[in-house]
Amino acid sequence: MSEFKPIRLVLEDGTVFKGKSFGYHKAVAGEVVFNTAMTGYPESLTDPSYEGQILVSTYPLVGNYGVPKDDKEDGIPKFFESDRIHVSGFVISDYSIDFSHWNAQSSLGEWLKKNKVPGIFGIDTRALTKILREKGTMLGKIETDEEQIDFYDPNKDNLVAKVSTKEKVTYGNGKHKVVLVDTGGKYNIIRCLLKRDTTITMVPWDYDFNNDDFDGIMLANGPGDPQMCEATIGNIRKALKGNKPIFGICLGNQLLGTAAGGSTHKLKYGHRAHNHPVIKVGTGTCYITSQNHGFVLDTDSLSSDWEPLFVNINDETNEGIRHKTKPFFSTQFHPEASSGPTDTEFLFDDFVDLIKKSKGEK
Ligand SMILES: NC(=O)CC[C@H](N)C(=O)O
Repeated sequence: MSEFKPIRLVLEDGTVFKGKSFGYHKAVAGEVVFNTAMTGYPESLTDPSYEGQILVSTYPLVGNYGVPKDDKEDGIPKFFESDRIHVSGFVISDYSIDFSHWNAQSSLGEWLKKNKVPGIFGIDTRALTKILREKGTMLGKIETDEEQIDFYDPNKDNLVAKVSTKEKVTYGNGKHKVVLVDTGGKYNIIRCLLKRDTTITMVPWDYDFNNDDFDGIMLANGPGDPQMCEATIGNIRKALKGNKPIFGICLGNQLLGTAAGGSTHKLKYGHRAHNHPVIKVGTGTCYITSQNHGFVLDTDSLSSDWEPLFVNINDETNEGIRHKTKPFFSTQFHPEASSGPTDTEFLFDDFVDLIKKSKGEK
């Protein structure tokens, strides 16, 4: 193992975890968060919602299925959630150098190196996660013997502006015209919409789409504190005066709720997992959902025009809202859920049904 240089994770509270470097050997600082999913590191690492964060995998064995090829379909990568790695660093317990999978092209370490992102293994991720659960998400930095840096709080920056598309991009050639507000959205949102006869116009986070020609509005996920997205919130507020269907996901739920007059706050250590149980309000139906968020909408802060749509069974936090009379709804979890579980993908059908209804087709 002498080929791996020493590298360490330093937490804001002074705790130091010594490990070995298997990615790009450099120092980075950010917010340290953990995800309990057992698979899906190519998807998680390319999820723009992780911008500015150092990701810890609680699942101990990582890298064994390598990293997929960068094949494209419909103008976007088939197996990744954006065009680059967004995590600032990746912290794991046991790195599997050997990998094997039908679509694997490179090792996880090679991919991290290519993207200039540090990886650190040999960490007691159980002990680390216990600290984050007890004390809450905290700032941290990965340091090398050669390079030491200061802590950095990504939530003070407008991360959405950093990751959003800079220009309008069109995908597909379907019947229903959807404007996708790109606050840092995952490509699987595009894939799920394209499967349902849509043409997507993806627009920058601060673009006022209200005078454009479209049938429905998709509000994407994205990084950082939702209150940083003032321009998006203003544009959504205008859209709420109309009747075009709106579907929001994750940051989209927080922005829709804020535009509707609600407030948000930061959770102690967030929801990052493949197995968050949510119940659909007014039914006995529970869904297992994929999640990646640190902030949450305060359901009680919404006006009487709105109602909760889903609630998290673990901690009773908001998991979605809907307007009582207009075709506006959103979820805090990820119905596009790449990588899985796909239990709530039917919500894309619900969105397209609302579009059809609003056009008088149903
Ligand atoms: N995945 C997301 O859209 C995350 C939303 C927001 N950045 C949060 O952490 O709560």
